[in-house]
Amino acid sequence: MKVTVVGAGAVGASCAEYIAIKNFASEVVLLDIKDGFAEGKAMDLMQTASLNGFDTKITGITNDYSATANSDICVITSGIPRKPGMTREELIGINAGIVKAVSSSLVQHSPNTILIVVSNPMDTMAYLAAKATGLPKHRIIGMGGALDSARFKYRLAEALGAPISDVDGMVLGGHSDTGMIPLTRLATRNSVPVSAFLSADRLEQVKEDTKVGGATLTKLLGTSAWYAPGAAVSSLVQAIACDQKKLFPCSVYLEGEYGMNDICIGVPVILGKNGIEKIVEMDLSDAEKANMLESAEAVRKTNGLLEL
Ligand SMILES: NC(=O)c1ccc[n+]([C@@H]2O[C@H](COP(=O)([O-])OP(=O)(O)OC[C@H]3O[C@@H](n4cnc5c(N)ncnc54)[C@H](O)[C@@H]3O)[C@@H](O)[C@H]2O)c1
Ligand SMILES: O=C(O)C[C@H](O)C(=O)O
Repeated sequence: MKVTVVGAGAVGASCAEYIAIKNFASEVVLLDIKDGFAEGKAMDLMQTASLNGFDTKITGITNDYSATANSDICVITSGIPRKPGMTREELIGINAGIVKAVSSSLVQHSPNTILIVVSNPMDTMAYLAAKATGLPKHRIIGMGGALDSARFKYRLAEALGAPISDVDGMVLGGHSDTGMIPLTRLATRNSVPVSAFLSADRLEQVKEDTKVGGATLTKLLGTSAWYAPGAAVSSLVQAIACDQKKLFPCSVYLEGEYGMNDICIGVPVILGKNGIEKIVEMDLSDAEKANMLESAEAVRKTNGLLEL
């Protein structure tokens, strides 16, 4: 199993590290445009192999896509992160050009690859990668919902005073400060609805804290987060590489599902060796459906800025 990660920055390196530590891939290629940077990150990570007990071989390369040839899975993390006070959407001017060029180069060298898009604004970048590469829809996956759901579970556990392993919950919709839809109605603590423990006001607070999860970390760190994003990407990569058939919310190209067309947005999917094996259609409440449409409208507005 060969995995390429483009962008050896904070998220790319974290993702490579988690993939290696989980020890399911034979090879990870890190590629970056900055001279020597990916090589340095790969060497540093390889020097943790005997300490962390993994056999995955990590190599680094400066902008030479021949080294990525025949990758089973490619992850795109290249592009700029936001600074405090910015939205993810403001990154489109620089990141669209990067994602378009990178996705085309990757697919040129690995025509059968499954592409995971991480760069922001992620739903629009996944849509752009789908259009730029022409890959079938089951092989283009935007990562956002897996991270947002992890943050939702963190906030739920905090409010409940419960261990995170007790908590289940999911976030649908666009990966943006206003577009995320944490499904509080369906969240549970060991099968008991969380509303049995938390007031409507407290649940509303959990929802709001989840939606601004990325912005909160960006304010604290001065740049956006990387540990949970890297871990989330590695979980998607593992689900595909190990054919786990796990369910994650991912940003995927819709053709009629959830009543939407020609958009990438977060919905539940089953991930296995073929990439997206199924888009799962949930029975949403009227309010959740309205939230999805509103979220999609915002993603479409950002998509409208693309030069396709
Ligand atoms: N989808 C998500 O949930 C999620 C989570 C976290 C971060 N992100 C996004 O991921 C992106 C990366 O974030 P980061 O914190 O790792 O940033 P970073 O600046 O640490 O790393 C980005 C790397 O991309 C490289 N790069 C730039 N242009 C390139 C190109 N054309 N080819 C190859 N490499 C190139 C840079 O040299 C840099 O090393 C940002 O857009 C950020 O917003 C998304
Ligand atoms: O918040 C960001 O800009 C980065 C990422 O999308 C995140 O949610 O951590």
